[in-house]
Amino acid sequence: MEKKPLVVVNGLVRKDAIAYLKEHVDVRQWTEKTVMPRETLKEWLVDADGLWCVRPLDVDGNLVKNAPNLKVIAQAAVGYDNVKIDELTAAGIPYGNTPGVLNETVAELAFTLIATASRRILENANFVKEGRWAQRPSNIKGFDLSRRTLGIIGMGAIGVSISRRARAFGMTVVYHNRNQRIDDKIHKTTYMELDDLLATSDVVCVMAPLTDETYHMCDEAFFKKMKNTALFVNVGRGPIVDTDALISALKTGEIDYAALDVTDPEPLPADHPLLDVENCLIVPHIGSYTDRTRYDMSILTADNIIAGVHKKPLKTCVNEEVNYKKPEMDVESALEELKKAGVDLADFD
Ligand SMILES: NC(=O)c1ccc[n+]([C@@H]2O[C@H](COP(=O)([O-])OP(=O)(O)OC[C@H]3O[C@@H](n4cnc5c(N)ncnc54)[C@H](O)[C@@H]3O)[C@@H](O)[C@H]2O)c1
Ligand SMILES: O=C(O)[C@H](O)CO
Repeated sequence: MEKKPLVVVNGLVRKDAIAYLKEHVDVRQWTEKTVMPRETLKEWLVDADGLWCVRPLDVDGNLVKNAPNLKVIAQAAVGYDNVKIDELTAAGIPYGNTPGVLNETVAELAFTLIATASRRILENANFVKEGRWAQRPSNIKGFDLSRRTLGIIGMGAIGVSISRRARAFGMTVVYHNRNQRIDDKIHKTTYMELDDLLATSDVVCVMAPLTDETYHMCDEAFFKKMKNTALFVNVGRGPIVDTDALISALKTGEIDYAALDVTDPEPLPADHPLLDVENCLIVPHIGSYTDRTRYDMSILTADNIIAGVHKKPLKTCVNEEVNYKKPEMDVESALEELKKAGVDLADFD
């Protein structure tokens, strides 16, 4: 029997996706609850054809340098700030992420944070739960979203999905990106320079990737440029924000409130000063965390790996320049394929 390709998985992944993967390849998985030691992973990779990468893991040229058969690396996430793409490209290894399948789910979470924070749902619900309904202080007032401005920093696939929700709530949407988009008319959005966005927005939502350029983009000066009444939301990545600067801005009233899905570090230790800040709502990186979407992300990751180990094109590849190409077809075979697909060539001139 022909030997199946070997795929290493360096941590826990949902069981249905592993079962699906095992229909196509052999799997060697680290199933301990501890993080797999990097040196052990490097030893496992010596024989591997593919790697399903599970965070925390820094993926770089050094990790794969003794992995002569490695043909693909993939991760169930759209963000790839833990991966040195250039070094994988230099090693000729395509890297697959999971764009698209999570857009609506992450946008739902981002907008849930905005709506929850704007009406101080958490604080109000706590008074009721603690039997102190009548003692609720009058200063825990919410604010309307309608007729307010949402500023999105990082207006990509998820940003656009957030903007649709905001417009349905009657908000005006402005955004800042590396470049102005060409579809502003369709999305009814307006491009702004960063400083103008910060001065204009009642809600600022970060949805950018973590890069050298965005690391600590939200620093002391950034928060000073925001309105004192503004809400700050981060669903992008924790280190885009200088956490000390955020804590200070919240405590001094430079900004009114923050709602975070991502933090720096993750997870936050129990004694982290951010947890003592009253006007800050934090959830534990659950942006894409619904059963259906995590399933879709895992199956897309498995499909990328199955394709890669067979040197077939990954469906979603970050470094397309080293993605596998579809084999070129001669005219005869192409006509045969069309016939099989039921295309009647007589319909064409
Ligand atoms: N919290 C979560 O669970 C969660 C889920 C999905 C994605 N994310 C994060 O969100 C990011 C965006 O995801 P996406 O699918 O929308 O990606 P995307 O590539 O479609 O969009 C990213 C956008 O950010 C813009 N951008 C890049 N650098 C910028 C900069 N310096 N200033 C302003 N804009 C900049 C890009 O131009 C692009 O339009 C991911 O990289 C990931 O880090 C988080
Ligand atoms: O980047 C992503 O897809 C999310 O943060 C999930 O990890």
